[in-house]
Amino acid sequence: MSNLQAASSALTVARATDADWDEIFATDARAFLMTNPLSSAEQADMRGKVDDADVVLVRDPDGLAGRPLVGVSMFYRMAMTLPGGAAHPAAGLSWVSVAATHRRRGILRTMITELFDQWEAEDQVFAILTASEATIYERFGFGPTCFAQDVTVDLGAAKMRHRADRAHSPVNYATGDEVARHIPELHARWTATRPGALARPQSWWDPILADRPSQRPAHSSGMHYLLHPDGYAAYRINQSTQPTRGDVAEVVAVTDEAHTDLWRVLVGLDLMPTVTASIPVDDPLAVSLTNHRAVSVTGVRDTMWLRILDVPRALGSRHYAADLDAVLEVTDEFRGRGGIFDVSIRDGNAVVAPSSATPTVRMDISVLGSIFLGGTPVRRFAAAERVWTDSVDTLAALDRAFGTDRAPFAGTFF
Ligand SMILES: CC(=O)SCCNC(=O)CCNC(=O)[C@H](O)C(C)(C)COP(=O)(O)OP(=O)(O)OC[C@H]1O[C@@H](n2cnc3c(N)ncnc32)[C@H](O)[C@@H]1OP(=O)(O)O
Repeated sequence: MSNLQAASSALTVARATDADWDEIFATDARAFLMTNPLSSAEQADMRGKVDDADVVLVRDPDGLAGRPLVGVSMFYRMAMTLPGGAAHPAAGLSWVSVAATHRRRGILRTMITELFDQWEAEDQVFAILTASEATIYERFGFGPTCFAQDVTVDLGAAKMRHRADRAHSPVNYATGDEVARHIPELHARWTATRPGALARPQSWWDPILADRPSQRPAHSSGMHYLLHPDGYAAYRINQSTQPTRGDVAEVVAVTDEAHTDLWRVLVGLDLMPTVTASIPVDDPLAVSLTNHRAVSVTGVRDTMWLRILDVPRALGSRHYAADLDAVLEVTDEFRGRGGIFDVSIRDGNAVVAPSSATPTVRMDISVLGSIFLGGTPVRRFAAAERVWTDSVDTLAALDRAFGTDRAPFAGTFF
């Protein structure tokens, strides 16, 4: 246990124990505006995904009765696909909350500092999160790295282009047994195809497959699964609107054929005018249809933020699209983990070493997080004056090297 420096009273910081969890659930339920407490099954689901030693708690010894819990943060030990297809460990920061009575006193900053100390001691290379608000995490070096587009598909207008060779698609509704047997394995195959994709261990699948009514959106059915040899789709019927709507939870397609075949079934759903979905920004759905206007994009959201914890190891871990020679200066106000690095990329692989040369490229570590998976072109940050290069040729080379064939997509909220 250590004293919390930044706050006015003698708050304490500690790691969770068994005895803390009732209060953790109550504190988080309040902070995240839940209307009902988590059931014991949902509490077990959550605890099955995190180690107590990875949960940071802040208590106020000056509470009227006892030492109330006023801050909670935790991280999951996750794996994220990098450009090139390899999965890499990442610390997934989550369930960050500070009691409304104790906000803006530095408790979040203290908890994050404590977790960064741990991650750096463990030699972690990446931290990731899904952000409740866009203005909180850049100061800690995180940048938005994965995006999703929310779409509404007008089923009256949507028709897949005819494929005479695939008149009978190999898609079926999956039984409960088939879901448990095939869906996790298909998802694992899919993660290798997308930068940013997050792996789901069994402890993540158990609650998903349990599909507890208390975890469903209001007025929504249980999950229907469509199974293809190379993918699956999951959707619910949503009766919170009239007329009834279909909500596609995910379309996980390992091949282009699976994407087409699964969407052919989804756009053929009868007795409702629309389905909604949240899909990659480069998803081919619109151009798969005879009428591309049947797909309306209703929003684009950041779905995952990335913080590089170790610049040379991070740069050395992904595959690149083009050669590059640059002297990269990275600034990191929060942790001082930046510096100047010689970056030489040949045949997709980077060799990175500390350098004393004059930089040819300069950016903040949060921008490096944003461009790292290829989701936002380097050029866009240069145009916003958030990447500096010594020449247009350096910028063009950087842009080519960091680009990816497929837009990153996390696929899992945490
Ligand atoms: C990964 C996740 O879990 S995302 C979920 C985040 N949690 C929530 O949204 C739940 C509701 N909100 C809260 O619990 C709190 O308001 C928190 C966790 C967002 C902030 O906690 P606090 O202890 O008040 O933050 P703290 O005082 O440490 O502020 C740290 C910095 O972030 C800034 N900050 C804090 N909250 C916000 C905000 N909502 N918007 C913009 N900036 C913010 C502060 O100004 C401060 O800046 P500075 O240190 O550069 O001067």
